[in-house]
Amino acid sequence: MASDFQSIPVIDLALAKSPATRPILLQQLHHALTRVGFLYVSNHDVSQEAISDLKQLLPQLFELDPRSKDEVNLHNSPHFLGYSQVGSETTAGVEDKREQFEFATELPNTWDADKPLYERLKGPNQWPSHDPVIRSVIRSVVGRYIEEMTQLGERFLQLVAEALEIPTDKLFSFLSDQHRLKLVHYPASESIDPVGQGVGPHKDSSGWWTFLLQASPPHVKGLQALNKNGEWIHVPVLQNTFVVNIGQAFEVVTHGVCKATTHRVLSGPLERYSVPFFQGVRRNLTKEEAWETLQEYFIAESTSPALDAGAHIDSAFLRGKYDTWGESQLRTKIRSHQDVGHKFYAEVLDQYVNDDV
Ligand SMILES: O=C(O)CCC(=O)C(=O)O
Ligand SMILES: [Fe+2]
Repeated sequence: MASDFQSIPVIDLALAKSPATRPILLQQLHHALTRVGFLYVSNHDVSQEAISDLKQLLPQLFELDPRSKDEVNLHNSPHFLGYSQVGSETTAGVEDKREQFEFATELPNTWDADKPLYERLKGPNQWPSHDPVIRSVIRSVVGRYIEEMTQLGERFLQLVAEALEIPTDKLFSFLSDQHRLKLVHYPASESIDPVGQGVGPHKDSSGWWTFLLQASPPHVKGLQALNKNGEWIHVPVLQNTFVVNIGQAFEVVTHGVCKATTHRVLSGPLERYSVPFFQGVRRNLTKEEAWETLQEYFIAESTSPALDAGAHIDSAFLRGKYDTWGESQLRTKIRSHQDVGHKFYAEVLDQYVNDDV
């Protein structure tokens, strides 16, 4: 069997700053995008302050009393923003052992009945705590972090366009106004079996690219990426880096040339914190547009030149019955959180929950 990646490449974004080193970076990035689908970025220019403030906030947030957490429960929000407790999510048919707060770019809810239902995914955050000081700290730390990550995402996308030799404006035309951030806590496993499922094997489906901060010290392990030989490769904590991985929509628009690599998190005897930032995809993006916009750049390299269905790409968006990215996202969210579906999306709940036959 041909050997596949055994470690995750580190891309030093400082190389982009000099015309002498930029081509080296682009070459390394091309390799990481087309052969691995997972990478680290260092010298990313996200401020130390934004990162350390967020890291400091994490334990405080998860130590809030259960009532304060429940007051911002995700089931209050038609935008699927808020707190979800351990056990509220399953991946690959097994319960995940993690709790999380989900936030997004702060935007008003502008949905009304004349607009597509998926426009209701956009809306304001639920900020925890009745204490006005704590609440305002959470809001400013998370808000600033989202802002800085939005900028990193755009800088990175510019480099991706250059590395893949595709027009930057076409790549940027897929972006949403709303990006999502999850603050995740994997509690220490109490079971005798030292290894459990933090989150099961998956490809990221909620965004375009994921920029992940592994917020625990380096001796806390857990994240693993799957190579083509079926080996789980550790993705250790590297200080001052973000882990970057490809989401399913990007695999679609690159015709499978850049693969969304499967990954998972094992829970263990130590608690772990992580913070994935999901760069958002425009909700009204249609399958046709996603498939056709960059076709000319990828068709020669694509593993299957047939245009008929993208059969080689494992994408619920492509395979599903719904034409827009927004609607397939709404379906995914409703299926994972049926209580929210029941409360806010009763008219489509049955259809979305029972449409896989
Ligand atoms: O916690 C991590 O390190 C990764 C989490 C993850 O893969 C996800 O939430 O999509
Ligand atoms: Fe993920």
